[in-house]
Amino acid sequence: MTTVQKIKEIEDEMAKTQKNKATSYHLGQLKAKLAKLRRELIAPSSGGGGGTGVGFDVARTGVASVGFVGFPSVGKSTLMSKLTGTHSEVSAIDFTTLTTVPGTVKVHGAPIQILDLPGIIEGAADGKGRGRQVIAVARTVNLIFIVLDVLKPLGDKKVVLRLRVREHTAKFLAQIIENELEGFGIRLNKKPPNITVRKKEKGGIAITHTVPLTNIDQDDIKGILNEFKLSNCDVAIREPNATADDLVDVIEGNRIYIPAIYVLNKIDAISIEELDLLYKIPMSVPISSKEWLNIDELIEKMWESLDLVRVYTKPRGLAPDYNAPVVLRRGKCSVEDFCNAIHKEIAKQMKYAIVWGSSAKHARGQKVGLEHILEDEDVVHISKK
Ligand SMILES: Nc1nc2c(ncn2[C@@H]2O[C@H](COP(=O)(O)OP(=O)(O)OP(=O)(O)O)[C@@H](O)[C@H]2O)c(=O)[nH]1
Ligand SMILES: [K+]
Ligand SMILES: [Mg+2]
Repeated sequence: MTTVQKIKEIEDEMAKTQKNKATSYHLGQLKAKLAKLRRELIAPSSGGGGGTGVGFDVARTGVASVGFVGFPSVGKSTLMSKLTGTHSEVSAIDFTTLTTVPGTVKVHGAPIQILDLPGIIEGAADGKGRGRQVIAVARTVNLIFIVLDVLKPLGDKKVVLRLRVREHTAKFLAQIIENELEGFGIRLNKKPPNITVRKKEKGGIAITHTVPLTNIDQDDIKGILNEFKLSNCDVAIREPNATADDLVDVIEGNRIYIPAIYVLNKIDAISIEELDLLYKIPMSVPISSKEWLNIDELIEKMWESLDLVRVYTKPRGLAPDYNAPVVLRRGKCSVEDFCNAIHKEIAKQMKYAIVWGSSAKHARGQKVGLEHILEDEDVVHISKK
């Protein structure tokens, strides 16, 4: 039996099994088994489709990257070409784009790399088409655009029905793509669960929790631990509404947490009433890449989601240069990171820095060292030794 077949078998068994006190332990074991099989599928050594993104990797430029993921012909390349000015083949024929096509767009002075990717279909994570190479690239970006075609498929002819169909279809299609990414260890718009599992030499299993366990019970947990052969460990759950999947994610470890925006494309071809309903889908931005509608909102949402930190340099006796920010990533935005982004020698030459802006304690500027954490739109002066 292939790994994909084994996965299918376990999924079927889980679907058939009613969750109750008697089955909890077994369901936990199945969840863990499933995660292990999926890990095999992602492993570069496994055949068929290939999981490494070989041939799909491109040189990375800019401070952050956005990957376009979606079914074929939803308009990914149309959007990418217009946004970046880089040519990526567009046509009404599915699977026009065959590999990663990179481009760059400057947003608020920050160069952002855009990766146009081939279309994926259901079963992509299991090796259908080039799905696994595409998703392997998606694992490396800072933001995913899940691009959807709001025209597909056309619903009922009756208007009221069609309105709902569009909204539900969009959600349904988004879910298929999301499942494919999840199958590859990508978690969208989610933080790593606040759960720790600490292995010990002996002493058995100890489970503690600072929040009520609503979606998982002791038997689920024990079933999962058993399948992972963790017979001596401390499990501490601090995540409200933690699930069995959360625990599996923590034990498996190689999960990647990436923000995502649902880009609902081709709104040029729908009515205002339909558009109003589409706006209800969380984390979504309706656009038309062909007619260039609502692209400003998309770029603003993209900027917010990337959560970048712009820092302006102030040379002695001169005004700060607001046109050329040094752009840093959240979590890597200390004064030292700022120095290194300019030149690797600067941190060594620095005596102190003066910072103005929201990270500074007072308006007249604060004297700080290399470890100081900067905020978006801070102004920094580096004083050399
Ligand atoms: N009406 C309308 N058509 C669009 C829009 N954007 C793209 N299209 C059309 O949709 C078709 C597919 O566009 P592509 O940009 O090639 O789509 P893709 O997602 O890159 O397709 P693959 O690379 O094959 O996955 C083309 O005929 C485009 O002209 C839009 O905003 N509105
Ligand atoms: K196409
Ligand atoms: Mg394309």
